[in-house]
Amino acid sequence: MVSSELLSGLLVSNPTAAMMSKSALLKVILLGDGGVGKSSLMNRYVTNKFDSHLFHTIGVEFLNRELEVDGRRVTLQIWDTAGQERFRSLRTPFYRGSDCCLLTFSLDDGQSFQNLSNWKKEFAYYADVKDPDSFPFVVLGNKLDVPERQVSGEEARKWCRENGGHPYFETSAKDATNVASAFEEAVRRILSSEDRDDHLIQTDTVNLQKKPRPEPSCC
Ligand SMILES: Nc1nc2c(ncn2[C@@H]2O[C@H](COP(=O)(O)OP(=O)(O)OP(=O)(O)O)[C@@H](O)[C@H]2O)c(=O)[nH]1
Ligand SMILES: [Mg+2]
Repeated sequence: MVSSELLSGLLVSNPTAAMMSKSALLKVILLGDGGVGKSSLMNRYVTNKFDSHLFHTIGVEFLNRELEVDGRRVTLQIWDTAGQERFRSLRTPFYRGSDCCLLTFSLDDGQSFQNLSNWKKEFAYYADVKDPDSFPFVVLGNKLDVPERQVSGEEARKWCRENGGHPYFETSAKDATNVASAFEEAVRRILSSEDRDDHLIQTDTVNLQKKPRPEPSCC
């Protein structure tokens, strides 16, 4: 009798017998003013942790998370950028190749909301996006848990409507409100846009249930 370990070893060493599955690698980038909570949103989504004394980001960082949306398994590569103006030249080279841009502001900071248009322009310029209004942007109003609100939901939705019909989420990285929904919507937006095949990569997943086709026996 063949042990399952041996069978697994045989299948792995014989990739033609194993069925390789495909997973989409999607690059999502978080942009917005310094302090609005971009790093906190990424950390909440990927590690389910929140730090109330997080340092400003310098340059860019990224984390991956696998998820399934509407039956499609994808690997989300989340790029977190430094929002402070002095780090502009460190972040902009990383915009190219993004599949979705999460424009983030803080609900308790009206200026960060006013700056959304600048972030959108900066992204479109450095990512070389020809038609920004048809690119998948998602807008996040973060720090929903803070009572001193400076931006109303109505105002934010109006901006989204008038600037390309972007989806809008009010989130709290602190108490995890709507964070997963926002990232899932980003994936939906990307998958519904056309021409996704260029983002398919081979993963190492091997389906051990599928039996290898028997070699034709020689007489
Ligand atoms: N109350 C509350 N505080 C938050 C929330 N998200 C982030 N913060 C806090 O706001 C501060 C700034 O958060 P960061 O995640 O570092 O902000 P950032 O957008 O990454 O800032 P830069 O890296 O400078 O661009 C930190 O002290 C966080 O703990 C939230 O949803 N609610
Ligand atoms: Mg940060």
